[in-house]
Amino acid sequence: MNELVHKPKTGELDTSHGPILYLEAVSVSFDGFKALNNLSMYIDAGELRCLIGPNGAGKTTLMDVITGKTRPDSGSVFFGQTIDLLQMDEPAIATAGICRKFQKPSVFETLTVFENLELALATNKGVWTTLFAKLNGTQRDRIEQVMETIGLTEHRLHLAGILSHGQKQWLEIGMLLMQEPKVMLVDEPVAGMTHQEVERTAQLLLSLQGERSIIVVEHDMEFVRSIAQHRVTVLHEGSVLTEGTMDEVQNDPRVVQVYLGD
Ligand SMILES: Nc1ncnc2c1ncn2[C@@H]1O[C@H](COP(=O)(O)OP(=O)(O)OP(=O)(O)O)[C@@H](O)[C@H]1O
Repeated sequence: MNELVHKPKTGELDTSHGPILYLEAVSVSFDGFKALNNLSMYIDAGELRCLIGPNGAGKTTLMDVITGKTRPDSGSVFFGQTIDLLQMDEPAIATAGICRKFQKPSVFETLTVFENLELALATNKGVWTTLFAKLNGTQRDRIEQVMETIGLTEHRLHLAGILSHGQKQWLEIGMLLMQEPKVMLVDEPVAGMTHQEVERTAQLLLSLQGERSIIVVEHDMEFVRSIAQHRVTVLHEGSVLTEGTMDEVQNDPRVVQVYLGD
């Protein structure tokens, strides 16, 4: 897209024009190497977007820019119409409602499923204070609802350490959901999962779209096909190579070329 459509002004999260994330002309260099090169991309409110691209295409750097871990050299990054993410640090961006799930699960293995979700309640109290504090009805309902969503209700009293790899990943997604994010960035969620777990993860992510936006970075094309109902973005050499439905991008000769050249 050549014409930049975003007209920023300061204020609350405003998605009235459709997008919840605006990345415009973003460039990031590492020692002169452009990891992101004049990249523009828009994510709609409620959209589930898959981000694919060969190794080194810039997918991780893009996630790092959105979450405030990496500062671009140039460009703009807005959350809704008005919130300038480049003026915010990582904790402020997380508090504003953009959260990230890294590839490896990082649950508390010696705590139960329920306790892990309890800890993830937005709180700045310490671990023990949180666990011993009495939950109110709303918080309890929220935990129950999230356990149901991630399919771990019957494992509520099991220690996270004994869960399967897939269940740990779902629990961590549940921990993010406890914070009621507006945007979730999910990095290679199905790596190392069984076929059944991959299918369950697809259903889970599909069930989460709408209420929130989700960006999934994934190399497993079968999985991407199973969740890509709208647009897939293909990154290559730090820029958007193309966007479209899974069929459109898979039949694009430029996409075939960059993957074959990988
Ligand atoms: N901190 C850094 N210092 C130097 N170069 C970096 C740094 N981070 C990333 N790069 C380089 O920037 C390019 C883009 O990397 P990035 O990790 O964003 O790609 P990716 O699409 O996530 O790749 P993969 O699919 O392999 O994870 C790569 O060439 C990488 O080597």
